[in-house]
Amino acid sequence: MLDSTVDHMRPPVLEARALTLQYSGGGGVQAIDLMVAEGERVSVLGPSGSGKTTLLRLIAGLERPESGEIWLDGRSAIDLAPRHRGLAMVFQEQPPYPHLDVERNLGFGLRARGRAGSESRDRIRRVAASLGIESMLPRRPAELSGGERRRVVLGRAMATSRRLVLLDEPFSALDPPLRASIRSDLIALHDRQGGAIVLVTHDQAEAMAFGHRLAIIRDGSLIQVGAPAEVYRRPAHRFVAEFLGDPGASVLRCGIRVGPESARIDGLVPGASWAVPRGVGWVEAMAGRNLGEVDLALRPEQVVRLVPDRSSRLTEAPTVVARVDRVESRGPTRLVIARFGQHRVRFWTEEVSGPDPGDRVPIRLDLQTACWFDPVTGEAINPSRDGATDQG
Ligand SMILES: Nc1ncnc2c1ncn2[C@@H]1O[C@H](COP(=O)(O)OP(=O)(O)OP(=O)(O)O)[C@@H](O)[C@H]1O
Repeated sequence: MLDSTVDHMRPPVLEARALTLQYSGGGGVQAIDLMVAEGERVSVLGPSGSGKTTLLRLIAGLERPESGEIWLDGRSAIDLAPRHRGLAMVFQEQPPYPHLDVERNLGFGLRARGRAGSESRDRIRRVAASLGIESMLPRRPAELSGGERRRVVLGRAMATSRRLVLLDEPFSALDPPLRASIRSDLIALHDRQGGAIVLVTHDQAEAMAFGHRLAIIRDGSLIQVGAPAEVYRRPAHRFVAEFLGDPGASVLRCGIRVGPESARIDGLVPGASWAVPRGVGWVEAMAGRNLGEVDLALRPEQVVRLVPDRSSRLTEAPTVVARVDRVESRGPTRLVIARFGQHRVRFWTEEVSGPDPGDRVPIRLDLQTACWFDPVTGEAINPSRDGATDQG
């Protein structure tokens, strides 16, 4: 698992080591290592059933792992009951306590931990002000909107723990503008307050906007952890390339022959083989691996429709003629789904009219920034990790 971006300078709030829990019917998590530092937010992303909630429940102490360790602020927490772990968790659609006013809701966790008095009251007021619910402190949840109720539940978690807050799909029932507004208030509060937050979400844009790092989980295993831009640009595994992004990358299987002078990519450009000189980073990374085939992942922005006024800026990259299958509107841009040879690619167009289904359009494949994967293991063939010069 690739994690090049852990900040070793800040003390870890949470360290999960080789955390494993297998449910008898399948599912669970395997050998998860995750470190979250002071001041950090980590977003956990993965398909449904991949083990995201299980991971949070293990950290919270609501499930006991079969093996592995959990360290909180440098102390082993594996034998601690949930209420002694000093953390707070918010579940999907968890309501505030209906019989308590907002102030008591916010202070509930503090009181449960025997913390009352003026310091707690100050903390409640600060959290309420940060989340825009200060004027609602005397109200009951029944007198609040859905968004305000969410703010109360999140505020309670933030008031309860200044060390670690675990959030499981906390914004999922809200409409996009409200989600964004509560999310940015929560980020501002966390930046002021410190501690660490782990967020589980299905919303990729939200995960990227919220987390300093993304943790991508599949079938109970962490596949990659890193800064959002790093994970997007340099996926460690073909799964990450296809999963991350809206839409994700298209994967094109090609043949490869690396010779002394050049590498030949077969089956990419229909009826031709594409030659790339030796010395280019990704070619060198493939040399010596004895791969007969390779998977090329192309994000929509790495496929460029060629229009006459752009042709003068062409670089040396494969150009092909693709046939348009479908065009989807995405507000200011449109997504074109097109085929050439055995491949299907997606790319953006900002043109208001055309192309239309059935049109044949020339496109350029930007191999300079594309990613390559071992077709058997799915792992990235990464020039820098393989020690080759990164020219390509
Ligand atoms: N208590 C349990 N007993 C048995 N199996 C469970 C239990 N909890 C979860 N599972 C199984 O473990 C797998 C992971 O579940 P989990 O809820 O962690 O996934 P998730 O990634 O949070 O999914 P979603 O995004 O749909 O909420 C699933 O296959 C689920 O059916």
